[in-house]
Amino acid sequence: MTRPRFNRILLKLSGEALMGQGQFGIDPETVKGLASEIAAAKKDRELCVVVGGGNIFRGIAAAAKGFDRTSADYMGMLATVMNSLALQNALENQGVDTRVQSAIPMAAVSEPYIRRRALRHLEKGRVVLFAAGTGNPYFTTDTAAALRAAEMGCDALFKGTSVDGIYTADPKKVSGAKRYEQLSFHRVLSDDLKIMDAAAVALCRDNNIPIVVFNVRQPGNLAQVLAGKGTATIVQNEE
Ligand SMILES: Nc1ncnc2c1ncn2[C@@H]1O[C@H](COP(=O)(O)OP(=O)(O)OP(=O)(O)O)[C@@H](O)[C@H]1O
Ligand SMILES: O=c1ccn([C@@H]2O[C@H](COP(=O)(O)O)[C@@H](O)[C@H]2O)c(=O)[nH]1
Repeated sequence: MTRPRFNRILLKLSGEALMGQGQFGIDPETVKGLASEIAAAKKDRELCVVVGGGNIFRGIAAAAKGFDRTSADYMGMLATVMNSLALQNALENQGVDTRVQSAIPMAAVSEPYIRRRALRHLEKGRVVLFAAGTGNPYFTTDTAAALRAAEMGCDALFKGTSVDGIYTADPKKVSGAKRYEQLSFHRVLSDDLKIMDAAAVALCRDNNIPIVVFNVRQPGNLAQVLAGKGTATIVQNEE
C-alpha cells in the first residue's frame, strides 16, 4: 500500500525510544541516532515533536504504588521536559534549529507554549518540541501529541513506538496477534486497540489527522515510513 505524503507532521516519540538497550532513562548515543534521523526528516517537511516520559516516570504506575495521582502526573510531565531538552541538545549538535515550548511554564529552560509563536517557528524551519504534555494531569503525551497536531494544522501524527504497527491485540502479550496495514479510527476505538488512549484517537478522528504507527527503535525506519514505505499501520477516517 502506498501511503500519502505529508508536509507538516507531528512526530510522537515514546519516551522508551530514548532508553536504548537500557531499562530506564536516557541513552546519549540513542538520542544522537534519533536526532540524526529527525535532522534528515526535517529537510523535506515542517516538523514538530512530542516526547513521552515512560523511560523516566509514568503517573499511573506511581499512583498504583500509593502516590497521589495528580502529583505523580506532574512528575511524569516534568520527565517529558527532560527528554525534550535531551533531544533538543542532540538536534542542535547536528545543526538543527529548535525550540522547546513547555505546557508548564519554565522560563529558565524553555519557552512557554504559545500557539502562534510555535507556528512561526515552524514557518521559519525550526523543529518545535512540545514538552510537559498538555500541562494537565490525567492525560498522556499521546493526547498532547494529538492536541498539538490539531493546533499546528499538521497533516499527520507519526507515532514512533516499540511495535511496528497496530495489532489485533497487544503483540507483547498475545503471541498470535496480527498486524493491520490500515484501520479506521472507528475500529481502533470500537475494538479497544490500546495502542493510544481513546482521547488521542478521538481528537485525531474529529480533526481528520491520520495516525501512522511505526517502530522508531529500528534505525532508519523513520525515513522509510515518511517516504510511505516500510512497515507501519495507518489510521484514518473511512471514505
Ligand atoms: N493493539 C495493539 N497493537 C499494538 N500495540 C499495542 C496494542 N495494544 C497495546 N499495545 C502496546 O502499546 C504500546 C505503545 O506504547 P507507547 O509507545 O504508546 O508508550 P507510551 O506510553 O506512549 O510511551 P512512553 O514510553 O513514553 O510512556 C506498545 O508497547 C504495545 O505493546
Ligand atoms: O498531558 C499529560 C501528559 C503526560 N502526563 C504524565 O506524564 C507521564 C508520561 O507521559 P506518557 O504519555 O506516559 O509517556 C504520564 O504517565 C502522565 O503521568 C500527564 O499527566 N499529562
